Amino acid sequence: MKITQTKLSGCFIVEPQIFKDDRGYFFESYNHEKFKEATGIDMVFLQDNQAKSQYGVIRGLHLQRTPSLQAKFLRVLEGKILDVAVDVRKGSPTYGQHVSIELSAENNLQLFIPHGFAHGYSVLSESAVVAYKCDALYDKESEDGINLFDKNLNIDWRIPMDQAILSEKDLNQKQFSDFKAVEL
Ligand SMILES: Cc1cn([C@H]2C[C@H](O)[C@@H](COP(=O)(O)OP(=O)(O)O[C@H]3O[C@@H](C)C(=O)[C@@H](O)[C@H]3O)O2)c(=O)[nH]c1=O
Repeated sequence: MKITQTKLSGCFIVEPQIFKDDRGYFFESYNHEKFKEATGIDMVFLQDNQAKSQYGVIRGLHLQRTPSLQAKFLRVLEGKILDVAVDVRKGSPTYGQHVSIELSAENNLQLFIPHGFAHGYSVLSESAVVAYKCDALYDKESEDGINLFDKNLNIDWRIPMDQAILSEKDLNQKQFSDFKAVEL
């Protein structure tokens, strides 16, 4: 398992070690001790999610606030996505900046997103199945979001506007200028 710090502190790219043989392959998609050793984070995940989407779907930008701050650990089981994490931690020197990375069933890369980040992804393949672990349970009352196309965030989702598919909720997310930074 190779763990690389992104330009945003606490946000890591994880590349599992893949063992290939005549039968196919094997890899550890998560190992608590190795993750802790490499990052210093003693993560306890409480919920696993899975979502399938067709090409052009963009989900986000989502987060949960206190008392249900949510770290996420993502991977793609089928297809390819562009995964995006935006730093919205109050007082962070990289506030408003984002990282975006292609995660796919081919590259098997994973993204760890810590507390205080807004998260979203676009589907670049015909369809994609995304799986992720969370360290807090779903809490509708703590949910917040930011408009995916906010000019100040300047995220390139790599989907033509006329092919983007968003939920009703995400079509109505607030602008970044109206968003309150997250206190950890
Ligand atoms: C996120 C979530 C949703 N739901 C329900 C609520 C709703 O009826 C249905 C679909 O919810 P949403 O439209 O919010 O699903 P979606 O837009 O896929 O939401 C997800 O987006 C990505 C980008 C994230 O980062 C996740 O944390 C999550 O917010 O599933 C749960 O029961 N548990 C959950 O943990």
